[in-house]
Amino acid sequence: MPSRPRPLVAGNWKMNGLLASLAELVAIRDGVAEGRAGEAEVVICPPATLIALANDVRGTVGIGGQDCHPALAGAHTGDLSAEMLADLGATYVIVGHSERRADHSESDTLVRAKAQAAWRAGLSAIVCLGETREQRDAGLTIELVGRQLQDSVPDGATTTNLVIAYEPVWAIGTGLTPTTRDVAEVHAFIREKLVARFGEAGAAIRVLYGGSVKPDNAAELMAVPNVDGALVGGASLEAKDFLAIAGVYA
Ligand SMILES: O=C[C@H](O)COP(=O)(O)O
Repeated sequence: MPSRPRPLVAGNWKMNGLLASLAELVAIRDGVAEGRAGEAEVVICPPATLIALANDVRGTVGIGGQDCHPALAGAHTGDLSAEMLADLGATYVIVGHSERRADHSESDTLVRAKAQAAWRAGLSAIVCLGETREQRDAGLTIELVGRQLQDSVPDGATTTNLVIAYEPVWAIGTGLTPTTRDVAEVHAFIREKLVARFGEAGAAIRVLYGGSVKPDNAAELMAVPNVDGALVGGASLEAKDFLAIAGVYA
């Protein structure tokens, strides 16, 4: 059996962050250098406007994009290719975040193409999955997550090119979280599917939990079996809170 994967704590700044926000990244970098994230790998996904500057000050903190277009280049006004993100120093890119799926009608097929683009550019894809409140209430969570996992993740996943983030849509930015039992159920299901599809790699591909992860609930959530870290939104905007979350692994 492969050893337990190195935990990953990733911050998604979403559409937040001006030049002055780089001070938070510098504080995160310094905290990580002091060992405050322990064994965890730490990544920040700032808005694309800050990636190049973030890369200049990141230290050992990895930098990721929040989305990419499937194509290498071309007439796609406003979009960014995975190669452009890599060119600026990113090593990760989030694809299929529920806000992209909702705001831009992104399908599993498109998310899969974006993950493939990430791999083409040498990036690791953080593929997001998760049910809405209505889907959970209707008992459709496992079915939905299974379909998203099957259809959004390309063949050929490895421990280095793929991270899964389970993010119940209703938990994002709401202060609500599923019970640890519910998190355990979904993560165990994702693990089972990853192993069935990718074999030994599937046992070690990291599966993050995301959705209202805060300093006061991080330890409980990160202790759930098959939870290999967190994808943090709001609480990643302040170094103090983000380091407190990553500090679970110290
Ligand atoms: O990508 C991050 C997630 O959407 C979680 O956001 P949140 O921590 O603000 O709930």
